[in-house]
Amino acid sequence: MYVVIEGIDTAGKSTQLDILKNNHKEAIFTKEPGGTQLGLKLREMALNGEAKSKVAEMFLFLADRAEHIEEVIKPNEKNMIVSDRSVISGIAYASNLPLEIVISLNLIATSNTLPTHVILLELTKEELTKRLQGKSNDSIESRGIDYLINIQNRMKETVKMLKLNHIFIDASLSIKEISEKIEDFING
Ligand SMILES: Nc1ncnc2c1ncn2[C@@H]1O[C@H](COP(=O)(O)OP(=O)(O)OP(=O)(O)O)[C@@H](O)[C@H]1O
Ligand SMILES: Cc1cn([C@H]2C[C@H](O)[C@@H](COP(=O)(O)O)O2)c(=O)[nH]c1=O
Repeated sequence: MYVVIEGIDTAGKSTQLDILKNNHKEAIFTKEPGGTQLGLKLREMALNGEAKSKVAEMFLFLADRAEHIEEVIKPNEKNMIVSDRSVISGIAYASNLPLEIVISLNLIATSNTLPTHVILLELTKEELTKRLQGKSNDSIESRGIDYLINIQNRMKETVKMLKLNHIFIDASLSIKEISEKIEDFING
């Protein structure tokens, strides 16, 4: 089982991952970007805003993803894997290119290994505004509210285009309500 928690910045992924870690001691927890040794270096390069070209930035994330699939996902396919972000973020955040092209590049990076369970935490514009004000923003978060809402729409579109087994959850529900929905989905 390859479960991924998706959502734009501040959607509540880390909060739910902490609960899952407590409830699923047997699972392997991982993340993109930065789930491997090489990925840690790529994450730093991708998030420090050094890449002036959006295409260069996307290839950093794609390199991270290819390494993560080979080193973490494929060797553990028989285990329960839970990942903070995935190919869905990869496709959605590369918003300067059409979805079809980015999907093709990502299917090369993943060698067609896709999540079996997608949990997408969905924020309203109002809630996103509130949550971003409560933290210091990295180079991607600094692109603003409308940018992130557009990414969230692309995430939903990507999940549907790839026909992935999914649940979209209102991220404004209480932490407990969300975690119960996640458990039901995983166990269902
Ligand atoms: N259901 C919820 N209701 C209200 N606030 C929440 C909820 N879930 C998380 N939060 C709060 O929202 C903020 C962002 O949560 P969290 O760090 O879990 O998000 P994230 O998706 O991991 O963010 P990022 O992608 O930026 O790392 C935190 O202050 C957290 O306490
Ligand atoms: C996988 C992936 C991520 N991003 C963006 C999304 C976030 O702004 C950061 C990752 O930060 P987090 O604290 O680990 O959530 O990177 C992206 O632009 N492209 C991608 O493929």
